[in-house]
Amino acid sequence: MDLPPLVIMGVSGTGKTLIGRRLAAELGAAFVDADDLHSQDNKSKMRAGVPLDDEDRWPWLKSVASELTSTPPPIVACSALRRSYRDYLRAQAPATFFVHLTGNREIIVEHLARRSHEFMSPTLVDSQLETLEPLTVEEAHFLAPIDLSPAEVSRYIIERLPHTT
Ligand SMILES: Nc1ncnc2c1ncn2[C@@H]1O[C@H](COP(=O)(O)OP(=O)(O)OP(=O)(O)O)[C@@H](O)[C@H]1O
Ligand SMILES: O=C(O)[C@H](O)[C@@H](O)[C@H](O)[C@H](O)CO
Repeated sequence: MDLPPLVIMGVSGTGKTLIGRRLAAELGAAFVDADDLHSQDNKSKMRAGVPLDDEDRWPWLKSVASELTSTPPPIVACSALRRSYRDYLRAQAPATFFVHLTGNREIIVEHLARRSHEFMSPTLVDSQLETLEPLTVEEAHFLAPIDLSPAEVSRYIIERLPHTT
């Protein structure tokens, strides 16, 4: 099936990496983790529990956009928290479709407590939730619940993905 460029988005701990990687394997698409595109300065900041600001995020979003324009279109795990960030990604890769992994704070905190991460501090969850701007009808998207097993989340998404063939 031919897919548009996909952004698996949401706050830290929602499962972007796990679910994005799984979807890519199931759909035969390339997977890009935006975590791998951060500068060392950004990583150090997050490791110290300091939220990134717009200035930190713009160069990173530029790298994310460049990945999104690859052929064939990849599946990209990226927080994409603010509308302005998503508008920029869509301006660069206009067919971009967003899947927003959504769940309550409790589940997210539980996920974060169970994992270890190269640089993301679990203390950043509240700043992530405050920064998040919900998707609007102008953005091609759907929400996917995370209170399911990883296999069920992937299935939920695959059943709803837009495709061109
Ligand atoms: N549906 C799920 N059920 C159970 N565990 C999950 C689920 N989704 C993710 N997890 C687990 O929660 C933790 C966080 O997932 P993951 O690293 O994929 O999140 P993320 O959104 O990429 O986070 P970050 O943005 O901080 O990198 C991992 O340990 C992952 O295995
Ligand atoms: O936008 C941001 O604040 C950051 O980029 C984070 O969201 C990280 O990329 C990621 O979620 C942690 O691994």
